[in-house]
Amino acid sequence: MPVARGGAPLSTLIEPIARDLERLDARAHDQAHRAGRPAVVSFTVAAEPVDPLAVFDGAAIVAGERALWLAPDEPMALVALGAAAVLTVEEGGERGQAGEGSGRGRGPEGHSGGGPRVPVSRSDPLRPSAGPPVGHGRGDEPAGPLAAVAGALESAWRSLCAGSLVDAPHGVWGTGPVLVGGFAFDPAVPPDAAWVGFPAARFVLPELLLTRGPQGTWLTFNRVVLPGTPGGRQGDAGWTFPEGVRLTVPPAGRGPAGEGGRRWLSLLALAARSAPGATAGGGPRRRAGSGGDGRRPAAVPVAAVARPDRRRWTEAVTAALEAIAAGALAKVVLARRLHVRAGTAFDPGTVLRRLRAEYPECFVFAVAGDGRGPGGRGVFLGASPERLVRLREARLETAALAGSTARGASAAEDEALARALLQSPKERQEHALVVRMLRETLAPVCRGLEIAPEPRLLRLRNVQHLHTPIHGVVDGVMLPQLVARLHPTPALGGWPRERALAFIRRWEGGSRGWYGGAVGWFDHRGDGEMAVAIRSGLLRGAEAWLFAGCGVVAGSDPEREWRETALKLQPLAAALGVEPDLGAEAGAGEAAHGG
Ligand SMILES: C=C(O[C@H]1C=CC=C(C(=O)O)[C@@H]1O)C(=O)O
Repeated sequence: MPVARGGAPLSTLIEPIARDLERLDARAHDQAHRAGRPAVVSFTVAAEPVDPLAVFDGAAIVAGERALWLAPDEPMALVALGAAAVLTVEEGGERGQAGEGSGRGRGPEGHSGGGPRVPVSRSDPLRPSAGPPVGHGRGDEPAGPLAAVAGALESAWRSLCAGSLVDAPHGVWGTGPVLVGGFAFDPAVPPDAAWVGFPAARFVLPELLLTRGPQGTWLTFNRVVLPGTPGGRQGDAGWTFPEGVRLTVPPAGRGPAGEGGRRWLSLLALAARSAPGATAGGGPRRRAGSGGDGRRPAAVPVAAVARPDRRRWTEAVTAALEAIAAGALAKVVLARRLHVRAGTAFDPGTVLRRLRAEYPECFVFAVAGDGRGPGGRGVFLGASPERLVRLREARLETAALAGSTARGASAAEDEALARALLQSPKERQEHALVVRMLRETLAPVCRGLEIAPEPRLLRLRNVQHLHTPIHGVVDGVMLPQLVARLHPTPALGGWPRERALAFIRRWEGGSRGWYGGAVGWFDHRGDGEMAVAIRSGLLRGAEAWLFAGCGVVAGSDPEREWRETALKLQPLAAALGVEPDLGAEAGAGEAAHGG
């Protein structure tokens, strides 16, 4: 495998890269015209190390289109800058119509944002008495809510990559044509105004992708050429795949190639100077307890509104317990959100630095929306401990993560809490349902499925979870197909899946948007990694929406579950520097704010 430690200084790359981009652009134009369909151009070079977070920060000035991915298990970081192209699946069914009526319009770059819609599955309203009793998984659960969306996306990506010119080192994880983005939790639920710009699926092929990993630092330059579109045309150009997936090519992504390359290389050179020798994976790790930027975040006074409020939460958990007692459900994960308004705009870069410093075991991610919506381009970010799926050269990795307790103030208390978690029948059942679903879902497509016989502990700074790693081998499958199969696991939806989703739609009120969906990346071979987008929130200027949920099973108690969600809201609240009373917000003024 190639290793690019200490690759070329960025300043020396600018001219050769600009020349290569122009040469490849010319070839891609030929190819696109001959084939009558879009062509991807992608080439990768080794570069000197640069701090991914400094680059992510700097990108805000150059272009709003940016994303960050910091993986926990190896020093792997991706920063996606600009958009060579964007693949969008707008919502289908009722969600799409609601979107049109909720203020969606022409964005600043003149695109309608509409596009064809992919139908999504939507179940009947929950009827507790309908269907067989739960508890006997038959492995024939209907397709998950992302099946149509992920299927369409994968098929469009395959067809786009079929016309690609790729010059990337073989075997370097996260280089070459890589899409970065995410999926909504449930495309059947109409999105709230806050989620405008975050459709059912949105993935960006960055103009420039920075990859840092054990094999060094790499820069991948991407272009998409459409047949019959000369470079330099004003406004977005588009292409619609037969599956209903929209490909948008912004002017910057297809303009004179040298210009795009120079723009980003200057930014990287600046970032390299501002943070020399920074570690891979998001910059230097600071002492635990610091803000990650060397300071403890100062608490900002905020107006906080919880939704559902405490009374409605208790009603929802009680209804869930009744459905469980009636045999209609075995488990449902209920979530709540906290809407905070600060005096000044939140800075995503600072928040991410803090999350990385405090939660090194987590996937730290940030994905910008499409630029529409209130308060400018939203950024969805978080620090998730939960891998949905990773696929690398046919090897699949996933994990069951469910069952939670707090960390103790002393080592003895911590151990006592951990023991109680491992021995709690309720927590073990909550966890076992996730393991069972993953086994049943993967067994038909996976060889050599290995599932740890007993859960272990995954300890984060503020919370500890039950965790069961799962491995196997799958052939001929791309990552989106696996997302469609696995999402949502009973760690975010429930069991049986369709009934749990119907319960969530009916009781939660409001849309989860991308919370609990899947965020991450995948390449032209279909390899990549997605995290379950929990411990996350949406930032728009001085407003933020924070989300957290918890599994309800027989034996759950509304009050304890409320406190558990408070624990799960805490990491992002602290990183934002806000200190609402997470356990006690009463929801006053909810109607006035619209939460
Ligand atoms: C739904 C969330 O967490 C899930 C993941 C780990 C443990 C969970 C639990 O113990 O309830 C949840 O299933 C969340 O953090 O919003």
